[in-house]
Amino acid sequence: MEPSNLNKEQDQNSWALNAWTLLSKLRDQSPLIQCITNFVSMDLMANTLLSAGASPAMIHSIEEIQDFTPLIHALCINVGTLSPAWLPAMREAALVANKAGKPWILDPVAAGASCFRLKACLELVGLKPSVIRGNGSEIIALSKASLGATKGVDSSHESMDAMEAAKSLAQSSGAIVAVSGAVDIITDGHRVVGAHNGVSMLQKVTATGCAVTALIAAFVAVDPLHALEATASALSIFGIAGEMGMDMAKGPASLRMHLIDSLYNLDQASVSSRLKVSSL
Ligand SMILES: Nc1ncnc2c1ncn2[C@@H]1O[C@H](COP(=O)(O)OP(=O)(O)OP(=O)(O)O)[C@@H](O)[C@H]1O
Ligand SMILES: Cc1ncsc1CCO
Ligand SMILES: [Mg+2]
Repeated sequence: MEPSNLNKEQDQNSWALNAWTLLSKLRDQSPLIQCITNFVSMDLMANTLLSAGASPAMIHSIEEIQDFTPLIHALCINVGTLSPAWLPAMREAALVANKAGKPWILDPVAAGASCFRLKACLELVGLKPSVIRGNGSEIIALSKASLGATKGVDSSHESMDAMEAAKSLAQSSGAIVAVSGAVDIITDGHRVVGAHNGVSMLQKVTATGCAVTALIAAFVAVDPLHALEATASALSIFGIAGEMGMDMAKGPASLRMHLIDSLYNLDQASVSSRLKVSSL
């Protein structure tokens, strides 16, 4: 084998081993993940976290945050069905998580769809999330701080179109930025890696993006000091579960079911043989 191919294979093996180690840790430790999320995603997000081994809590009332948020292991904030009444709790939870030293992850759903949403997302970015995960259009809108081409919550961009936007947002915010798509891009503003697992049918199951953001929160909860690696691992594991689910599915509805079953049953052999991460 060429030396460069040998290096790539070693890289691949070490990414796969790391992803498996983090999933095993997650299953052992069962981190408590607080989710302040949209009404559409609540069920799939909670079931994704449970099947991966984490413990989800969809607790979003501002009255509960001072008591509850210091006890969590990570927080996921998703603005999907945002209204003004939800924003104070999102702010408060981010501040309490920061104070308690708990990582929090932002999903800026449809950030470029309205001024209200964009302003709210930019304010939340200013509250220092560890990771921001969006689709191409969302990351471009946030990075440029401008309303932009987005088909509501769906992307009108390929993830690769958002590479420079992701780097620039990572540099300006200090967060790890992940862009989902055919290739998921993960960057700290300097290093960029691509996670290649997944199937396009995932776009036909609503809230799979929201669910993978929560899974990122669970992976970061078990390895907070390596948020880039944890994020790439979560996206890879979710993508592999999607591929294995698709082998059994007949369409979006059965993919949803088989995705969750595959995540629950995922073993080391499947992670080692399927995981594909590369430097971009
Ligand atoms: N073309 C594709 N091929 C393979 N996997 C894909 C493709 N597009 C998206 N995915 C995967 O689907 C999942 C959801 O990503 P997507 O970009 O659709 O998120 P999203 O737009 O935020 O979704 P939602 O708002 O419905 O939660 C991710 O795991 C991503 O890797
Ligand atoms: C469809 C939809 N609308 C607001 S949030 C959401 C879930 C996918 O982002
Ligand atoms: Mg989304």
